[in-house]
Amino acid sequence: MEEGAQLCEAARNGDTEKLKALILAGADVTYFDGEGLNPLMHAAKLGHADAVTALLEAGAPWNALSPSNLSAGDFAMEAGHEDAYDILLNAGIQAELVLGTIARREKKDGDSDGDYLEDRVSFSEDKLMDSNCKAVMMAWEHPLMEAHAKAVCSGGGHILNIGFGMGLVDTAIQKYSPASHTIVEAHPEVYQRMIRTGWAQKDNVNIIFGRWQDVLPQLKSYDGIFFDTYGEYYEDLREFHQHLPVLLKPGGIYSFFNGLCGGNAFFHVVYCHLVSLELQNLGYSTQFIPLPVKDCLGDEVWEGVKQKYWQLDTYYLPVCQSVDDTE
Ligand SMILES: C[S@@+](CC[C@H](N)C(=O)[O-])C[C@H]1O[C@@H](n2cnc3c(N)ncnc32)[C@H](O)[C@@H]1O
Repeated sequence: MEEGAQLCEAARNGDTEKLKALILAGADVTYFDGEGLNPLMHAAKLGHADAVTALLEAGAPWNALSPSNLSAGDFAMEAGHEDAYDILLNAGIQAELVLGTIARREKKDGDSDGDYLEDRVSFSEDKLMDSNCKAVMMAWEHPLMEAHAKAVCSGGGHILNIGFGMGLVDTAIQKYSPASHTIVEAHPEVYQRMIRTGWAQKDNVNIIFGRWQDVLPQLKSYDGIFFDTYGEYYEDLREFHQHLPVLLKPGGIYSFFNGLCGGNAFFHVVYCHLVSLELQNLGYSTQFIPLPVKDCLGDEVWEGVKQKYWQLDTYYLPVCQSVDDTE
């Protein structure tokens, strides 16, 4: 039997001594067997926590995927193997923290949404699409946007929304008659549509056209903030969070569209932990409210859309508050 296959077998048997000996002899921990599974997945599937640790310590990637797009963490989660799951979760968080630091060092002047903002978009009743047939915003998110609006408007006062899209969250925010409602939107066509549809005429609405990164000096401080952009990455969201101490008033509520890794259940958990850890370092506590979304997401929803950006049954709506307010 070749070394890779022996590793898989030792992982399945939870034979950590054998695993370590094979690794020491140079066996490849990134090996995939004929079913597309690697040793880490085999160990996770059967809940062999020590074997999971030994493989991770030998450099097995926590985030490798099987042909059905499942990671070792997904296998541990599905089978209810808590110890193996916790070890993989921790490995995922640590790895992403380190990778984030490296990415920030390498990319000091990032402009991740440059292309999208220069391209055409198209509107239909149920979606807003970019020029590559990727969905910028879709109507199925309507109940989620209602819930986000409710959360950020719960204290009344002055509300800020970053990213207008189809105006779902802004329409919901208007129902709470906030003292003021500031909307930042960077796409010229989305902005023109806002103007055409009368948003600039609303008494309490203040529209700021531009990228949030560029219009920060025009922003004040708010009682409720919602963030939902497009064509940006986790690093951009993280960057926005660095401004919360200035943008969010004491007692204020912050929320964001939690589409983080919406195609994989385990990666999503890793990123929910990561974002709440990073918010905690800034002095905010995050509560995730589970909302079932399976019923509003039939296959027909994605017809004509290039990428299913959400494939999970539950949406976790983040509600963030300063730790000082929760004590
Ligand atoms: C997902 S949509 C927002 C959907 C919105 N929450 C709703 O309820 O319809 C994202 C919006 O953010 C805008 N956007 C993208 N990058 C931005 C940036 N850097 N600053 C401000 N707006 C941005 C996009 O043009 C798009 O209209």
